[in-house]
Amino acid sequence: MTSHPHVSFSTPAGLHEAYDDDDLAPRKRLDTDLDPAILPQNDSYINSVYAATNYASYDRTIDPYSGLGSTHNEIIDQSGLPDSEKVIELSPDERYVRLNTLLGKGAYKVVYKAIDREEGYEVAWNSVQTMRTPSNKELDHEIQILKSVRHPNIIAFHDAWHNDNEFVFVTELMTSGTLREYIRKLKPLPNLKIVKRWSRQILKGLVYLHGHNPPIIHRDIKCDNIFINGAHGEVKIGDMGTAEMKLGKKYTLIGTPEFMAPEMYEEQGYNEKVDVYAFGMCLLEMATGEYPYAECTNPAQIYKKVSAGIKPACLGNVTHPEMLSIINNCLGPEDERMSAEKILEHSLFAVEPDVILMLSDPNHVHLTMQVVFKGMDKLSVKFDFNVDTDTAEQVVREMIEEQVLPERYQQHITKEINRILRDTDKPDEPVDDKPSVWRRENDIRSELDRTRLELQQTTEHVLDMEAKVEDYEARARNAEAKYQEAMHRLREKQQLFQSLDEMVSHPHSESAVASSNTSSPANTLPVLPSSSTTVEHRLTPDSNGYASDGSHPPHEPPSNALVSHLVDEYGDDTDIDVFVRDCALAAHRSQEKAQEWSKKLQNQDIMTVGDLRDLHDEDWAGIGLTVFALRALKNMLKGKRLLAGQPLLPSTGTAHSSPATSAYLSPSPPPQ
Ligand SMILES: Nc1ncnc2c1ncn2[C@@H]1O[C@H](COP(=O)(O)OP(=O)(O)OP(=O)(O)O)[C@@H](O)[C@H]1O
Repeated sequence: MTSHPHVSFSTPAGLHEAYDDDDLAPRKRLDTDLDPAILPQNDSYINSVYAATNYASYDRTIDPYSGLGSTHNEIIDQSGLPDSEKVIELSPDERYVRLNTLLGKGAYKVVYKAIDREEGYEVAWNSVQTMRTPSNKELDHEIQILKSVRHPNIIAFHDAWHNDNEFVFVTELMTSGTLREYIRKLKPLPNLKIVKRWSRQILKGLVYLHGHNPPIIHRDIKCDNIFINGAHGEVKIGDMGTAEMKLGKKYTLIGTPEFMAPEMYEEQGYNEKVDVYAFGMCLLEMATGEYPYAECTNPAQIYKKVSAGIKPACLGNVTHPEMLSIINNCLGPEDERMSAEKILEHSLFAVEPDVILMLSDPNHVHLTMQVVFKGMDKLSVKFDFNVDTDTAEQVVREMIEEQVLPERYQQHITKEINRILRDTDKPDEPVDDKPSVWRRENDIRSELDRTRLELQQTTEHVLDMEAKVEDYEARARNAEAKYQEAMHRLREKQQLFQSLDEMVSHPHSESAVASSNTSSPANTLPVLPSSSTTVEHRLTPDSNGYASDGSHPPHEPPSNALVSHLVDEYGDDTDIDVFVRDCALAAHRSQEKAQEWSKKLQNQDIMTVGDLRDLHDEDWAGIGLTVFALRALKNMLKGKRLLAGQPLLPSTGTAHSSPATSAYLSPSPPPQ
């Protein structure tokens, strides 16, 4: 039961008040307990409360394990069962049955014991009254988050559903209540070792949550929301309902005033460090047994202190210097606050090793012991101990000298060995029955369970990664095949251009003829009738740009007009624009294309024909022009210029005059 108010803008205030009395009233008392003054004056709301009341009190009698009677509401005799074992409610899919055992109630939820009939274990049935039915989208989002969270130090989420005005979710059942209740049980205070062990587990849970991308912020860490399984000393973070993926900064004010970092009040946005602040308050409560800001009587007073940077009064009761420094850091400014991971690495939380007795002869003289380092460094050191000749101090000193043990544990391990010696000294008591050894075995077993779970999670992760890698490999192979194919096609095209070039330059050479007969685009080209080292003007284009013999009807591309024309060389100082424009014209490319080529050349500081001539072979590739454009430019430069039936347009060159406009005979060039 939480006696301190819970600020939540998403929870109906009336319901807080309703649950804030100490009587653990079942839901059916809602209608009578609620103060009408704090209820919304709305008939439909009041009706829905009544509906919920009736629903809850409706006696759907079901056998907890068999579910008999569940589908047709037939009343079966439960008189043999104790009241607490009676079944009150069934989940929509009939997997979970709620028993008549109230585990507790908080500011906005009531928690009952339930049974998972599929797995056969007990679970916690959390019932939250809502003013409105959450949309499926909202619910799916929250459920998605909760289901994705799996860690030994976080209460497992199993299932969720909603009825009218009620949201139910089923979680792992914790047997020993909250950390807050437990602290009070360990009067006067839990010792340092226990505080460290609890803290380590809370921090591990936080490191896990904050390690998500984006981080999951719990937003309501406090000792009331941390639960204990007393038998194994296991600690788990619960009440994940308020956690939310951090997408940038959050602006929702939600939490418990005493545990809320100043930036949460400011509404300027906050990040996962608010959980570290709240952890600092938990540490303070564990170390002092006092609720932080107990000196304040209302949230407004707390807010005033927090925003003025005034720390809780009980901080003055923390005597352990390292503990004090960590708490101060947690409660300090956000940018100086350590991450949960950093705090976990702090020497205060370094795991103290356990010493266990493994073997003993019947006389308890020859003992075999083992130092077990839990947590991060899973080391263990096994050693023999002769009760008649050895002492704990001397054996530990030797192990430190031999660097088998770190020196900082000298005192602790010596103490532990002496404890075992004292225990074994007691005759007639079988070693196995000793509570301390039993406790350690349990510790190890639960550590083993945790490690198994971690291993399973890691294995799943590795399998997942392997599947992804295989997928990437397949994609890479596919891309490689496509690349090879493209290269092959490119090479074919280059060869084709080469042979066409050759055919144009040496029209009667065998290779040119051969290639012209084998390459499909070239097959359409007539073989030049005579060879000439100088280029001959075979056909003169008419005013329409077509050969004067009329062999090319106007709809045929002029490139097929076999007209050659020798033109003057371009001077080195010819403007590159002029040269390129001519070149494009000769290659039947538009002036826009010419400008594009020109721009690319000028980007490489090629401003004149001379600059172009100075280029080395390897520089050409870096210009960023297509193979076709490069070839056109190179051929033009080498003087392989032929008129191609294109109308002779006057050169527009001004600064540097262009030679008579020339054309490059293009073999059906690919589209640019
Ligand atoms: N998983 C669980 N196993 C056992 N008991 C539980 C579990 N969850 C909650 N409880 C019990 O129910 C009580 C109410 O739960 P809880 O404090 O989470 O409610 P709440 O409405 O979220 O309150 P608050 O927001 O003030 O923390 C707890 O104090 C605890 O005794």
